[in-house]
Amino acid sequence: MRGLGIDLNTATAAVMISTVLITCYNLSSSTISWAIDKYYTASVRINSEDALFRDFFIWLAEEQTEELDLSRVFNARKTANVPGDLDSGSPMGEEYYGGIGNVRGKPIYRVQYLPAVGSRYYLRYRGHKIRILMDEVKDSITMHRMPLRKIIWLRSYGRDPRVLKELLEEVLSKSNARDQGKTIVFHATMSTHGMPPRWERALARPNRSMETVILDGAQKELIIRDIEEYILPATAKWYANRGLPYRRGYLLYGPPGTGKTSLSMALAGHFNLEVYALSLSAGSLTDDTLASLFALLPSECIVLLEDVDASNVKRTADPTATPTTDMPSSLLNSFAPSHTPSSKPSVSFSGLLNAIDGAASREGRILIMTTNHRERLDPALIRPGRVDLQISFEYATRQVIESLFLNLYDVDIGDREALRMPDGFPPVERILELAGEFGRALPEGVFTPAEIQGLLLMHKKDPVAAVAAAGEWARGKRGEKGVEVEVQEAETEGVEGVENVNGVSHAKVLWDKEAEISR
Ligand SMILES: Nc1ncnc2c1ncn2[C@@H]1O[C@H](COP(=O)(O)OP(=O)(O)OP(=O)(O)O)[C@@H](O)[C@H]1O
Repeated sequence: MRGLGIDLNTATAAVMISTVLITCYNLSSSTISWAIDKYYTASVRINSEDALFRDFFIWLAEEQTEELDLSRVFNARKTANVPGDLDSGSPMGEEYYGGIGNVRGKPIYRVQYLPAVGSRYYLRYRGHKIRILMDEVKDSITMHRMPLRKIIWLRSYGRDPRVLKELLEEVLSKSNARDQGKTIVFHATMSTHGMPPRWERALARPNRSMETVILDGAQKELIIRDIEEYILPATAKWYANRGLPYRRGYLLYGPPGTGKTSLSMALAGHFNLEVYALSLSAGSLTDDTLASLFALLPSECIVLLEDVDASNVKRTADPTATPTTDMPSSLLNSFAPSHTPSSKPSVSFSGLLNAIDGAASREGRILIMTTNHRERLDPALIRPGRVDLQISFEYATRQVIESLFLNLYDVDIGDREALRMPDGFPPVERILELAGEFGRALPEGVFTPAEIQGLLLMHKKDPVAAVAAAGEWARGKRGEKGVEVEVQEAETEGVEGVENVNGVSHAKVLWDKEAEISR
């Protein structure tokens, strides 16, 4: 060292001092950043189970693309933007109403970039720098069996959390605006990988107008008035004062395709309520899952229990069995797969009743049960208190047939532009006449509204053609339904047919009144 002209002592001292300085620098910078994080930032955490998680992602993906500094690691996904679509590009994979390409044409795809788990990102929001950290954590209590759950940390600099609150308020108001005029449907997700059962947002449908659900008589008004009364704040108080559970239940029953689901959805839109839909035939549904799902319901919503008589779940009461409890025998009936009557039932009848009105069941909700076979239901399930109003759905009467026609072609309801109605589309007065002709061309009490709607949709731009096709269509259905239908060319007895529509003479339909319609 001496030969190099460097004093060994000086060199050693220099190395030591440098080491100390570097260590101090490292320590102080990590201490400073720790101190900044601890004392000079505000943070908010959003869990993936919370609806805000989804809303934040949509907001980020749709509104903040310019402001988000996606460093080097990020997620990319192909997303569809269907013009005028609902939650297009939803990062949570929400379904499209009507299906992509179904009615709206080919979607336009683009790449969407989103934060990846474990990486930090920065966003400029109203002049503030916000750090976004996507992370995965385990629930500490049940760590051994819980899967990783995602969380988002948002952090702003400065002790005031106001900017984070403003950001989340904006996220929420954008989400509310997106959902405006839509009916949100949640589906049950059963326990998977140790995750508890939960409700997951599945669809956002444009509200269905009550006018488009066509029912005979005053049934529609009856249920609307009943719900109107039920949701009044004074009604909740009234129930509480009398010690009554604040719940309301409806049973909609009738053949498939007569409008039970349509009415439920229209009611949800009319009263601005979310729909929580569940099918009792869902494979992994158990008493516990059902109870948990009912306990997770918000206080004001519609619970739609469809097909409560579902074909693969059936009461398997053994008439010879001796009840081992003092419960009514009907409560001991259980639901079990019909093809394996001896197999363990997934949801017992008492489990179902408990979920519906047990102690843990939410108050304030509206329960709508639908069935195609009311006669198969246990009276205990539909007794007053569980079911307060029953609405019968029938095969279409003349009035319903005419209303379905008017609903489709009435220019006040229909969207002439959307359907690109051809020039020369009949005026409203003529549509009214055609509705009468259509109503007379089809027999009453034979076809479901869904079937008639199917016929009308084949001629959605041409009401005259729909009337002209009605007789032939009805005859074609004869085989399917086992209904006796005679189509005659001349004036004859029976239901008056369609004649001279658009200058063409059409067949007349005579329904054999004797023929019993098999239902
Ligand atoms: N009463 C009705 N008024 C208007 N449209 C109806 C009516 N009934 C059925 N439809 C039409 O038929 C289709 C099927 O109706 P929906 O699903 O409501 O029937 P459903 O009775 O719930 O059938 P399922 O018992 O099979 O569930 C929908 O497109 C709906 O618009």
